Amino acid sequence: MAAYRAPSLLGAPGSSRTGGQSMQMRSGKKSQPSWSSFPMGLKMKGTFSRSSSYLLQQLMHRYQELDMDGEDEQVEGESEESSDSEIQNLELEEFDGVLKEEAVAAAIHQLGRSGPGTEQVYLSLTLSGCDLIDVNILREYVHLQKLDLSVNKIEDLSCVGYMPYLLELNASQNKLTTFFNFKPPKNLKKVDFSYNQISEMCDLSAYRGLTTLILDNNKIGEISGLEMCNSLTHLSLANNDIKTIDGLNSLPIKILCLSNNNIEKITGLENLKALQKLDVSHNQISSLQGLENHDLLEVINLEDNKIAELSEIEYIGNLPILRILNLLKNPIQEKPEYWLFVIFMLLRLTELDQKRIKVEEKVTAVNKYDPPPEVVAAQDHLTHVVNSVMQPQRIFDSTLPSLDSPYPMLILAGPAACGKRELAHRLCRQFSTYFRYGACHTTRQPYFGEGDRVDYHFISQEVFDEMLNMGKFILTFSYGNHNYGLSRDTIEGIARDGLASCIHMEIEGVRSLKYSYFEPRYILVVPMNKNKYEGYLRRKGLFSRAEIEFTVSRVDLYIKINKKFPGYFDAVINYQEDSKHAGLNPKSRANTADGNVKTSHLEHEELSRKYTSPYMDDSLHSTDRNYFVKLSTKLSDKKSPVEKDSIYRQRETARQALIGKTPPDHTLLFQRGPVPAPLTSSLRYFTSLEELQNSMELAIFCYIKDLYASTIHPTLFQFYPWSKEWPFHPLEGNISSHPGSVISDVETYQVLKAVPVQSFPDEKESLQQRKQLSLVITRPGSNTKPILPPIPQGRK
Ligand SMILES: Nc1ncnc2c1ncn2[C@@H]1O[C@H](COP(=O)(O)OP(=O)(O)OP(=O)(O)O)[C@@H](O)[C@H]1O
Repeated sequence: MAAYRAPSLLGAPGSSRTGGQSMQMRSGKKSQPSWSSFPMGLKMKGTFSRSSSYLLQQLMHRYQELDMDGEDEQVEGESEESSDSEIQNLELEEFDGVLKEEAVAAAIHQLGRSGPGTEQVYLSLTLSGCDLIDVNILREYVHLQKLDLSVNKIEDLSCVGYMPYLLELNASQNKLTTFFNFKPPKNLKKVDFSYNQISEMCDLSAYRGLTTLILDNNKIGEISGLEMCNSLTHLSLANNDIKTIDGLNSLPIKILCLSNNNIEKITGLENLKALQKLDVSHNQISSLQGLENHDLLEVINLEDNKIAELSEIEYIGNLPILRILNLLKNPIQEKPEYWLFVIFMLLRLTELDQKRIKVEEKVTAVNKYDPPPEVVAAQDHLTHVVNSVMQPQRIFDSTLPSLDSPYPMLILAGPAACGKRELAHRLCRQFSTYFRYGACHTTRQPYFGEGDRVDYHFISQEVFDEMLNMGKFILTFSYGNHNYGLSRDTIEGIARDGLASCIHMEIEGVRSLKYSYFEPRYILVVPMNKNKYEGYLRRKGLFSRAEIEFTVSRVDLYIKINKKFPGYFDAVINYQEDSKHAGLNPKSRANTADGNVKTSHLEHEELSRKYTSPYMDDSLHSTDRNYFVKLSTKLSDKKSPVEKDSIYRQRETARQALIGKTPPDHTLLFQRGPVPAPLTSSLRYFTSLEELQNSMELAIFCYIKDLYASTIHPTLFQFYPWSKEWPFHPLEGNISSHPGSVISDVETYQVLKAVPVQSFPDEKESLQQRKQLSLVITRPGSNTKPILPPIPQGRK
């Protein structure tokens, strides 16, 4: 058998072999390769090492190629025989670890050009797992670009200094004690020296092109020598003996692996602005401080460290593109809230502790830690429904037409101390036969001048909690460390007397109430001039600076809601102007569809000229001394001619609406059923309390008509101040069901048309008249059999 002659100097200088030459050589071969000529270290008997078998495979492959091309066909039996004997020879042969040319020839691959204008040569050499000790022969293979000498016993790599074109070097799993002890190949980019015995990092300033440096599983105690590696993007020093992260300066490192070291603190990363993936698993790290400014971080592996506190997550809470976090085997995992808390803090995460985060988990986390207002309201509502259902069942009668009819309620919503409480009191006094003030429960202490049960039911926290657990509340709300609650009994008590509750509350209460079966009418009371409002809050001296800021900031919240959800409130009162402004024509303030009140500059000036008293100076707060005295005085104030004029116009408008001539804005206030999205004209802004009160007359009428539809008709015209002079008697059972109109049948309309315009008595007279009328008709619905209100709590 002829000996196999390996092609000489493949890839060696001056002897580069082209593809064409290769083919020629192959086709020219006639002899079989001799196994004995391979200088491989296949010393193990019976079995091959992983590395040896790899090389053997390559050689077998080459052998088969030559075999196929050979002219002399071998007899099958003969071939097997010879192979057996060759393997026996191999097993017996001792390998000295010196790399021979033939082996290089067998392992070299990837034909190409090492540089522009050069001949085609083999560029890659893979001699992994060959028990090589001496690879000096590689000095001649100057064109190599990729060299894999992993899993050998090499101690000296000086041959690499002769490979100026080398780009990638894998010298992992060898016996190197130093690295880069060769003349630097100027293009060297990727180097793997892992699994060696290197204890020190040397100066790599000559390797400026280095992009990847893997030094895992060595004995390195300190990171150094990398200062000039301005292209280094991937550094791995896992399984070393590093205690502090140092020497990385402002390198462009994107991937940094320092796992399995003895690092206690994350330091020295401040300037690694390009960092994307960080692996510091299996260390002694107890804090995430030091990671906060790495805006490009996507992956952090912190497995098996000593992170114990949930608060540590805050350090990485603002990393904008963090997607994968591993905190397995950290004490923090034992915290009961761990999972949801971390998800909430890092909402952009897709994977935590090697588990994919589900959308549902993110929703749960948000609902737990920062629930949207709607969720808070829904949860509040749910709590009260559940608590109420859990109570012993009671059976109730009804005063209302059907069980589905909710109690009548008027809600004044707005920011704290905006005057809505005063307004509620005033309305209840002025329309005492229709409204009663619904006092909420609160755990806050009464302010000076506040009366228990007058403004609130002032109760202790314990009582509040008990009421809550007993399902006594319809809604609860926390504001400034105090709890507020609207109790079912309050509403029922008022309804039992045939009255509608008038309640003031913040938007949170409104949201919660909207989940309930109640269908109140909501009036937004909002001070449009925030400066004046802020000044007023300051002058009160009751609130801290932070409280004032918070309270004023909520004005915007209310305005935003009103704009964003048309129809959310049935009417809006800019309670900014004091009640004297009622004299102005309300039409001078344009009601815009976007919820803004437009007031011209000139008009503003006129206002300030006419009414010098500043905002709120006339407005009362319950904490004021003589609150009730002042309130009564205000209510009985003499009206100026301008005010009277305005009142007249208001009533005239109302009258027109009543007979169907103009769109009945006010009727929307208490219209039953789903509230239609308001048209520009239907959602109106009241510029003063006075204006509202005038509108209220009609509104109340509609409200009561609506609630007591079956019984109101006979009393309808008695109720209205001007109605007693109307020369007709309404037809029984002929009430319009049209939501916007009060009377719409042609017959009634024609009769009304004939009525001369009523000249209205002044306010006092009007009040007097109403009082008398209310005596006549007692209360709306009072001609029905008085029975108890429906109480859905545990209803059967
Ligand atoms: N049950 C409730 N649900 C929601 N909000 C409520 C409830 N009870 C009271 N509030 C609101 O909580 C806020 C704080 O009430 P508090 O009485 O302490 O402040 P205030 O300065 O007196 O406000 P105001 O004069 O508007 O009543 C007020 O805006 C009030 O309307």
